[in-house]
Amino acid sequence: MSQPAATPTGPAGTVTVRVPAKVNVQLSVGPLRPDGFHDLANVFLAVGLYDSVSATRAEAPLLTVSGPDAAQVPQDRTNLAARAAELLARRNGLAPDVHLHIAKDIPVAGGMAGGSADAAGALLACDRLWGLHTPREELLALCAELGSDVPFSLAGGAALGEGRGEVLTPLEVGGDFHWVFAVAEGGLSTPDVYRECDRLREAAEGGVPEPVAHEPLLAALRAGDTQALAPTLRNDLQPAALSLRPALAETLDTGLAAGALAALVSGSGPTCAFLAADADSAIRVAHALTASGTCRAARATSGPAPGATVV
Ligand SMILES: C[C@@](CO)(OP(=O)(O)O)[C@H](O)COP(=O)(O)OP(=O)(O)OC[C@H]1O[C@@H](n2ccc(N)nc2=O)[C@H](O)[C@@H]1O
Ligand SMILES: Nc1ncnc2c1ncn2[C@@H]1O[C@H](COP(=O)(O)OP(=O)(O)O)[C@@H](O)[C@H]1O
Repeated sequence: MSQPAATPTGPAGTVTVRVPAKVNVQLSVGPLRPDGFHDLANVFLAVGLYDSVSATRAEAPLLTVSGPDAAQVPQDRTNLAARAAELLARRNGLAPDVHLHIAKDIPVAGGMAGGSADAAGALLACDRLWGLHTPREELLALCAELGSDVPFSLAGGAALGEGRGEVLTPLEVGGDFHWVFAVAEGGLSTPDVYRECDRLREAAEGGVPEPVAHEPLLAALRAGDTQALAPTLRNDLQPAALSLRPALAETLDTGLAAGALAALVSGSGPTCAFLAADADSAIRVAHALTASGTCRAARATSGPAPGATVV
């Protein structure tokens, strides 16, 4: 019988996992469900902004965070990474005695799934640290218990998320897409944005269709065709994010005026995402956004990016 692969631990038995942020290239939101969630057709694309989560054996649970936005991240048991470690430990009859360190680069409360990334990263890091070898399907099920976006953070690449976003179908992507992310001052609360979406829809009094993935968008992803993808980008939460944060309209206009092929709010916002024709254009758009003062920072990167990876 073959032996399970050795756990790759670094100095002092530390396991480090790198996890990507995401942008929603399509976010179609169905009616409010009785359980407080919404059914989605959520086309996720992982992009090259990453958090790193390190897990080291400890006498008691400990969580630390570094990075410019560390002060905005909860450093107690409510942190999604701490909750992930606790869940995995409980399921395996272990004590969650681990020091988790998050090196944070994904904007906080920005609609880029940073907390979900940390949860997926902590789950994978602790699984390796504790030598559990949890099967992939079980890890994905644990991710779904932690949050709707967490399974995608583990998976990466591109995927269609149905149900509340946790039921994933991997999508084929034929090439790299270049993006710019305009990071806003302060975050937006995801439940607040969904509530605002419901409120705006009630006021509009139209029926809400069941969300379905848009075939031309999937075809553009498959072909790796940026020009074809640009007109298909769509986010049903954008009107709600703009209603709560009207200044984002100016950020979106600024990126378009600087040559972006398309602009949209990333998920629940307030980060704005810009699709660029190529890497050079992305850098030009990022410079224009930074110079405009309509955002706190602008980051150029590309996707798809790999999911949670032990480094
Ligand atoms: C909007 C999206 C788009 O990918 O992400 P963000 O832009 O916030 O990162 C997701 O739907 C966010 O997923 P996630 O942040 O994991 O949400 P959860 O913790 O599962 O749920 C937080 C709250 O958001 C609302 N929610 C979430 C998912 C969903 N399908 N319907 C909802 O109505 C509910 O009010 C829920 O209580
Ligand atoms: N590890 C974490 N990183 C960031 N935020 C976290 C984390 N754990 C819990 N949170 C909480 O989750 C909220 C949503 O943060 P985040 O996941 O970054 O944004 P979004 O849901 O918009 O993608 C934050 O306001 C914060 O209070």
